Amino acid sequence: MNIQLALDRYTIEEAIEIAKSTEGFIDWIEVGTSLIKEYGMVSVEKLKNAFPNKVIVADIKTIDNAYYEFDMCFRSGADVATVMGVSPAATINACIETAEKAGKRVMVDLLNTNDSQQKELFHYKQAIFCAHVSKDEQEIAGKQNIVTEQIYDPTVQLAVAGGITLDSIASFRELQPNVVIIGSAITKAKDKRLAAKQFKKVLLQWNGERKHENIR
Ligand SMILES: O=C([C@H](O)CO)[C@H](O)[C@H](O)COP(=O)(O)O
Repeated sequence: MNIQLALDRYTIEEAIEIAKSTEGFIDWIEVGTSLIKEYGMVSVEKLKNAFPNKVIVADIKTIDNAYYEFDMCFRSGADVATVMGVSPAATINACIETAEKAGKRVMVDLLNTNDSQQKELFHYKQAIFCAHVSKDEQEIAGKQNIVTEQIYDPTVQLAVAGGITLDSIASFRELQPNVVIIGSAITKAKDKRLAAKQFKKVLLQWNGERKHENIR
């Protein structure tokens, strides 16, 4: 299980600084949507240059123009790029194709997808699926990340995201996702290094509890 540190609403320099202070306890680094929108691909390039050995996720949240956007992310050093699951099938296919050509990976954001859309999407076994509760749903509607039955498909590579804290992470214990995406609970913590260390401790304990290996 990997910790993906989500870096949002910072300057590139601040983002690098935060990632450096938590480096020993995080596995993947997400160049957040806000960084990409504010600074463009330079944010992806700079994060990859600063952390060449980490998996860099460009959270571009593509919904159209997939060949162009995914190619741009991968050329800038991203190892994984994100596409919205609500996109047309043509867009998802273009993302998968572009990633395969580049030897990179796709994360499909399941935000606002229904059960039947998820069922269709889960045919893409090479993709990672992110069960995501958005900032607005958290802040405006008070929604929390809830694990649905369907998400328990053991053949699916899974990530979880959206307001995950040291208190709420326990709800994912049984699910054992491949990637746990954490933003504010680390980036806004007084002691970011300690917060990252505490999350890592939980995931290491879960790894020890695994009874059998699956593709996750
Ligand atoms: O994807 C994200 C969100 O849509 C903002 O762009 C965040 O990376 C994700 O939600 C993790 O951040 P926290 O919710 O602060 O943990």
